[in-house]
Amino acid sequence: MNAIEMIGVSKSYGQVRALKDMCLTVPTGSIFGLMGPNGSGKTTSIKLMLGLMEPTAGSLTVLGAIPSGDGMVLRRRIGFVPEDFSLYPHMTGLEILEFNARLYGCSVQENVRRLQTVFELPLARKIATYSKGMRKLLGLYIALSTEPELLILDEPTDGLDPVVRSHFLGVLADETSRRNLTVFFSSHILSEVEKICDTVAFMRAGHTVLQDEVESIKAQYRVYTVRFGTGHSPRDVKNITIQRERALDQDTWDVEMLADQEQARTAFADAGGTVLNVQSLPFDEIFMRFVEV
Ligand SMILES: Nc1ncnc2c1ncn2[C@@H]1O[C@H](COP(=O)(O)OP(=O)(O)OP(=O)(O)O)[C@@H](O)[C@H]1O
Repeated sequence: MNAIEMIGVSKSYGQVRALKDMCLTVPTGSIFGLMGPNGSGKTTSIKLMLGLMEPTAGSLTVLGAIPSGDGMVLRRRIGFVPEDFSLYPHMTGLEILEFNARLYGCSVQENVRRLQTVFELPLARKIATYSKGMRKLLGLYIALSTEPELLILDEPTDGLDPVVRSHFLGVLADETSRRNLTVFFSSHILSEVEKICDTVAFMRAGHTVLQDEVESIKAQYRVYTVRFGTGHSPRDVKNITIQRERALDQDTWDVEMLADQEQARTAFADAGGTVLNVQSLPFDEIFMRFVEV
């Protein structure tokens, strides 16, 4: 069973169509990154997954249940770290832990030990004095302390400096590997997605334009420099989608595609082309190719 499945999901806010025929499959046990530019529909997707809103059309299941119908039961199985986490500013870190322990029946002592050693949080201080990074870490810890099956994070490292971001991601990766957990997070920070996710989806204008394993995308996306015979051009390439093409001179093109290299070479040969050079691209540039208009 997949942890999350969206099939043809649409969501409108009045006249604004935030999601349009969105499809997504999050495998159980994966660390999944949903990436897209501002306004592409990441937060809307998360709100639907949490059952905070209903889709206008399409089918959505989370941990095998329908969020808008089974919301209460489902939310106990999900840990959620919102984009903006500012909880009870006048309580100290320790008071929050005691509160959380009573709510979920977990051990305060174990919480204190882990938060001080692993998360490095000053528990005697009021939350109001915590930095953004500290509050995010506390949010992560609280979400994890309910022992969820699925952890959802909305742009978890937005606004954190690179050192704090790296600490946060390290803690997230360690905590994930200690548990049998699916992690789903939205981000527009490419480097972190590349670092910790095994699977990603790229979103543009309310729908997924690509979903695959990070390593597979990096291994398959290539820029081919191809010389075409007289009367031939990239237009003659069949069965493989060309992501971008650029004429270098009258008969030579740079052609970019996500494909098995052998299949690509065969497709070029069948189209009257000879591959002169093959180049890879950094992950952030590949992302741009899919989301830029
Ligand atoms: N409550 C709302 N009312 C009207 N339009 C909305 C509402 N919430 C979101 N939208 C619109 O829906 C679209 C998707 O927004 P959403 O917040 O899901 O995108 P996002 O990818 O999370 O963006 P960001 O990266 O900026 O957080 C945008 O065009 C946004 O303006």
